Order: sequence, then structure tokens, then C-alpha cells
Amino acid sequence: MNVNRRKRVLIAVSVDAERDAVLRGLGEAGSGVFEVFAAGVGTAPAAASTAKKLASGTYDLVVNAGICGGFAGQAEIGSLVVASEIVAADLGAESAEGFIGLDELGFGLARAEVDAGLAGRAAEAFAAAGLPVVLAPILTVSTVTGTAASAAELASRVPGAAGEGMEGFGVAAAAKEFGLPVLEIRAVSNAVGPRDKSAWRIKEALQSLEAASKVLTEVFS
Ligand SMILES: O=C(O)c1cccc(C(=O)CC[C@H]2O[C@@H](n3cnc4c(=O)[nH]cnc43)[C@H](O)[C@@H]2O)c1
Repeated sequence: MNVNRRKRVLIAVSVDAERDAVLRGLGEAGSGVFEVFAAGVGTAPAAASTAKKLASGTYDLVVNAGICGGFAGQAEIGSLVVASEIVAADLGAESAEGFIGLDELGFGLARAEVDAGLAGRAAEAFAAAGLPVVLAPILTVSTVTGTAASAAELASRVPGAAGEGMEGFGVAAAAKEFGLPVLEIRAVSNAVGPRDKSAWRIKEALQSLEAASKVLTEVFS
């Protein structure tokens, strides 16, 4: 890290509504430290746009933030999930015997490490602020899970997984390319499972994301 300047944190969200929630939470306290931008939906846009930002060489930490699906019994709607690891859960091959992950195929890692110290500090700070939070794997998927069978399959593929989003692994890939630590922090808007759009609680999740972002200023400033 360059010791002659303040630490800078790049927060990659997917869409404008998430960006606005994070910015509301950061408030004035976040200026000069945090930059928040909408990186797009899905791993490819998230990776490409995050890499473009990081090419400036002015960041010290990358955070992927947003809303997510929560696995039953792990993370309820409105709660927060801080990733203990970021898992590209559907990157691999199908076979008659079941799913074969990228690692097993011999094509590299389908898991991205987070900065464990910072992830722990963030989770502790959220809990101390009274925000329900779990520190657990967050899955990155290309397709929003829409059946109970798929939810069960993913939960058995990654025991303890608490959240499912669509960008974490892409943002982590970009951070890795630039040798930077990464975190993923998400607020649960819906349960992972049978598709029921009427049950999504996006407003509630965005409020949780805003509350979490307020706490982030203490963790990283
Ligand atoms: O088609 C729908 O029912 C629907 C309604 C609202 C939003 C969507 C999305 O596809 C949002 C994807 C966006 O939000 C994150 N996200 C939120 N929940 C989940 C989830 O259960 N599984 C995967 N991603 C989720 C994701 O990171 C995207 O940025 C669809």
C-alpha cells in the first residue's frame, strides 16, 4: 500500500438502487475513502468493469456489495451475509454422476479467498450495531435459483452456504488480477428456492445494505 495517501476502497454493486443505498449509508463520512459504482449484473460485466476501475492503481481493497438470496436456516430476509469465501457454485460440468467443479476438472479454482481478518471485523461491527449477520460462504451463480431441488443441490455442494448472488466471483477475479484483497457483503432480499417474485423484499434488503454501509465507515476509515 502507498503510505502517502489514505486507504481507498472500491465498492462494486450491480445496479443503481444498490449504489444509492450504499452511498446513503456511507454519507459524508465515506467521501475520500470509498468509491461506489454499478458494475452490472453477472460475473462477466462485474469482472470487466471492476478491472477497468482497478487499472487506475488507486485502490487498496475491493468490496462486492448488494442484495442476495438467502439459504433457508442460514440467512433470513433482511439479514446480512459477509462472505467467508466466494464460491463459483455452478462453474463446472454436469455428468450422470452429478456436478463436477472447475477445480476437479483441473481448470483452476472455483473458490476465491476473502480477506479473512477484514471479513471478521466487518461481521463483528455489523453485529455490534445490532444488524443480524452471518459470516459464511456466498455462492456466485449465473442463474437465480428457482426450485427447491436446485437450492438443496447447491446447499449440499457448498455446506454452510448462506447467500447466493451473481457477481462475487467476477469481482474477486478482478481483485486477484491486481493483487488486492476482496470482501463480499450482501443483504438478503429473498429466499433461495422456488421462484416467487411476490416474496422478494428488495426495499427491506436495500435498507439493510444502507445500515451496513453506515457501519463500513467505522471498519475501513
Ligand atoms: O426475476 C425475478 O424474479 C427477479 C426479481 C428481482 C431481481 C431479480 C434478479 O435477477 C436480481 C439479480 C441481482 O440481485 C442479486 N440477487 C438477489 N437475489 C438473488 C438470488 O436469489 N440469486 C442470485 N442473485 C440474486 C444478484 O447478485 C443480481 O445482482 C430477479
